[in-house]
Amino acid sequence: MATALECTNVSFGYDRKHQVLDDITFSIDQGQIFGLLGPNGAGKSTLVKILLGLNKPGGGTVRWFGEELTTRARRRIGYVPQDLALLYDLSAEDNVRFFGRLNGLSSGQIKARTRAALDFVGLWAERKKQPGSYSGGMKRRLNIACGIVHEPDVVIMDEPTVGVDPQSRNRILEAIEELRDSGTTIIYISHYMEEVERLCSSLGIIDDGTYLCGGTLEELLSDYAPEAIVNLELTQGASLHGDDLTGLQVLERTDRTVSVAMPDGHLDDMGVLADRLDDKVQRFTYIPPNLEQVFFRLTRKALRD
Ligand SMILES: Nc1ncnc2c1ncn2[C@@H]1O[C@H](COP(=O)(O)OP(=O)(O)OP(=O)(O)O)[C@@H](O)[C@H]1O
Repeated sequence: MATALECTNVSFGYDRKHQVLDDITFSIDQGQIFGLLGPNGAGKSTLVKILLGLNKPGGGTVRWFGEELTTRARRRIGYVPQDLALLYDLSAEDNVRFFGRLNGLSSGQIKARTRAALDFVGLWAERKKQPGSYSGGMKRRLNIACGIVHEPDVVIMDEPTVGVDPQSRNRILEAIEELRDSGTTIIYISHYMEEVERLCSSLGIIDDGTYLCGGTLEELLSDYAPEAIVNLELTQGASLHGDDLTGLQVLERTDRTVSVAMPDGHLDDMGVLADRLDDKVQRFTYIPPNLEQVFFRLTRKALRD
């Protein structure tokens, strides 16, 4: 499969003292949805600015479709920012036209492309309204229309479903799948595990400016979350003794908590464990082998905080 993006040994600091990105290397195949995950402050937005050519990396290279980031290459990229980039004095239609012109569409192309983009997000009938009169979900959809009006080969979407109701969220996710089906490559940044699991065929996780790992969801699950975990939170003043944990694979232990592995098919063991430790444990938490657990094991942080 042809490569859309090659990001090689990219580093960056806003000042000399603090390195925000450290030697980031990954690549993305064309036509897939790649999920970029990381806790708050990990460096995702900074990396996106570099991928868009808005920040110059201190070291390393970014190549889109095998080329350096020239103006021509940049016009193959669409960007849907997390903070809505809309002009509230203009109608929805004029917003889309504006971004189309900004991204190099000619006056001959603009009419049809604007119509196509507004149709795509289901806002053509509402095109004469200003975005201030739109619901949160409609604003998000207009933001997407502005980012894709020039029919880019790749679209970077930063949290495109934040703050929208479930129905609008589903419409947005369906639109993203439709874009992917038409051959567009998508870089998808989100803190919503279920969205990433639904959409993304491969993922990269960054924390503290470092690219921790990447791969398909199946690869990450088998490498970093091969089994469920049960977290035991001890009752105040209680302590566990040797026999209490017999037969269990302890993953991590502190004064007040113990994490044990719960391999596939051993869910019944949870009941046995609960009976055995009933007076010593105030809370049992079951964490299935999912992306949330991969993320937690790698970063020690929750995906959404
Ligand atoms: N303009 C800036 N000047 C100085 N430091 C910055 C600037 N923008 C971001 N940073 C710092 O760079 C680090 C990475 O921030 P960045 O916004 O890239 O993270 P993020 O992963 O996008 O976080 P979030 O999920 O909260 O959006 C943080 O420590 C942040 O404080």
